[in-house]
Amino acid sequence: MTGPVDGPHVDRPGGFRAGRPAAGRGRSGARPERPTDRRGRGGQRSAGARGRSPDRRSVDLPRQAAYQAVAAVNRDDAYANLVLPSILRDVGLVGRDAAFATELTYGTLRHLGTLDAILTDAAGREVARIDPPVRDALRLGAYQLLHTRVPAHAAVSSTVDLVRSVGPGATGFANAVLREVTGRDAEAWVARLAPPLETDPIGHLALAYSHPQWIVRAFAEALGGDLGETTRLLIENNERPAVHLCARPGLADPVTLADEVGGAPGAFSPYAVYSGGGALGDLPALTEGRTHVQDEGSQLVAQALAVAALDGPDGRWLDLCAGPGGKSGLLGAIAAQRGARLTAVEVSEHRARLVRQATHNLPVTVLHTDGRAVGSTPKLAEGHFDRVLVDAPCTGLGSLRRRPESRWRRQPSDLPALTRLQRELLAAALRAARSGGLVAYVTCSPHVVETHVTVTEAARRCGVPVDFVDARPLLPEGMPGLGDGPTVQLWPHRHGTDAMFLAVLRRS
Ligand SMILES: C[S@@+](CC[C@H](N)C(=O)[O-])C[C@H]1O[C@@H](n2cnc3c(N)ncnc32)[C@H](O)[C@@H]1O
Repeated sequence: MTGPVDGPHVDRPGGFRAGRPAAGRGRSGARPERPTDRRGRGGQRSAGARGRSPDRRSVDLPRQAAYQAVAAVNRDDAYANLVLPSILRDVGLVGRDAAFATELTYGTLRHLGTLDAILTDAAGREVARIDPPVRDALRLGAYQLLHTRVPAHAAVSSTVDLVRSVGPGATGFANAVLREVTGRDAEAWVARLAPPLETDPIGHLALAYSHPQWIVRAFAEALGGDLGETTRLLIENNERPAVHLCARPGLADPVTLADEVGGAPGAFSPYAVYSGGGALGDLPALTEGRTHVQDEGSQLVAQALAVAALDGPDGRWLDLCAGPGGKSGLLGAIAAQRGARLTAVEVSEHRARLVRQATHNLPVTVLHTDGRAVGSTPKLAEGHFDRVLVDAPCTGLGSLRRRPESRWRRQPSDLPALTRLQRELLAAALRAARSGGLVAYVTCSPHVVETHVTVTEAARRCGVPVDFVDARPLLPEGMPGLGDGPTVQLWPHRHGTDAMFLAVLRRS
C-alpha cells in the first residue's frame, strides 16, 4: 500500500474528544431519520449537496484543496490530473503544501474502494447513503488515518472541521465514524473485511488493494494466473509514478536534461529521463519542443517500431491514432534524423491540434480524419506506408497509477465497443502498410481481449497476409521480464513503466 506521508501538523483541540457520541448516535439531528437507518441520523444524503465549499477560515488550505478535488471527481466526473492543478493555483498552494494536497487527493481516490468498505462498516450504513460532501470528507479523513503519518487526532479534528463547513449537522456523526476507523490499522481492517485469500483470492486482493474485482481478474489473467505478481502490480498501481521525460533524439541529450531537472537518465529507453520531482512547467527544453513528458514504456514501444529491420524504402511512416502526440513527437524526431516523414492521423479535432503543437518543428503531416478511412483518400492510400503505428484507444488499465479515478469509472461493458474499434483500426493499419512493411499495435492496457485477442482477430480478418515479428529484440538488450514473445507486455511492477502492450506484424 502507499507509504505513509507526513502532512502539515494541524492539531485542533476539540476535534476528537473522548465522550463524543459513537457512530450513528450523532447529535446533528438536522435531517429526517430513515426507517432502515439502524445507527443514527448524521451524514445522511441531503438535497443541495452539490458544490458546497469548505469554510476557508476553519479548514487548512491543503485539505480544502484536496476536498475540492475529490468532490469534483466524485460529483462532476472531473479528472484529478486536470482539476487539481487549477485548484492548487486558485488557492495559491505551492511546495510542500501542494505536495500534501496532491497526496491526499490521489491517495484518497486510489484507495476509494477499500476506504468505502471501511467507512460502510464504521458507519453501519452503505456509503451511498451518506451525504456526498460528508462522505468525501470522511474518505479524506480515513485516508489520512490509515495511510499517512498525520497524527490521528489531527486527521480527525481537521476532518470534523471540514464536515462542519460542508455538511453542518453531521460533525458528531463524522467524529464517531472516524473514531471507529482509528480502532484498527489498514491491515487489521483488511483482515476484518476482505474475504479469505484461500477461497476468494480475487475478492481478497480487490478489497486489500482497492481495485474493482473485474480489473484484478483481468490483471491476474494477463499475468498467467500468478497471484503473487498480481499483488505486486496492484501495490505498484497505488504508488505515485515518477514523471518521465523523453529527450527528443537530435534535439536534447538525456544526460544533460537529467542534470537540468535534477533527475536521472532512464533505465531502458535511450531517450528517457526520470524527473527529480520539481515543477517542470517553464523548463526551456519543454517550451522549446526539445523534450516532452512521456512514460518510458511509451517511448520503448514507439522506438521498437523505428528500429525493427525493414527491407526496401523507409521514408513513409504513419501514426494512425496520434493524439495528443507523444509518440508522434518521438517518431517525428527519429524520422527527422533518418530523412523520413510521418503522417499523424487523429479523429478528434482538439487532439489533432495538440498533435500539431507537439510536432510543429518536425517532419510530420497531421491529418484530422478517421484512421479507418485508409484507402478512401490519397493521403491515406492502401499499401503506401513503410512503418505504421496503431496506438489504439483502450481502457487505459495500464496507466492506473497516473489516473487515480479511472479504475472506478471503467466498466467491463466498455470492452465490446473498444475492441471492435481496435480491430478495425489495426486492420486499416495493415492495409495501409506496403508489402513487407511493418505495423506496431500498441495499447496502454494489458487486458487480453484488448491485446492478444484483438491482434489475433484483426490479423485473421484484415484480408492481407501478415506474420508476427518477435518484438523482444526490438527492446533494449538485457531488458528483463519480456516473456516468451512474439509480443511484449511491459509492467509497472517489473519495468517501472505503464503496462504497455506491443505486437509487431509484417505485411507479407
Ligand atoms: C491511446 S490514444 C493515442 C496516444 C498517442 N499515440 C500518444 O502517444 O500521445 C488513442 C487516440 O486515438 C484517437 N482515436 C480514436 N478513434 C480513432 C479513429 N477512428 N481514428 C483515428 N484516431 C482515433 C483518440 O482520439 C486518441 O487520441
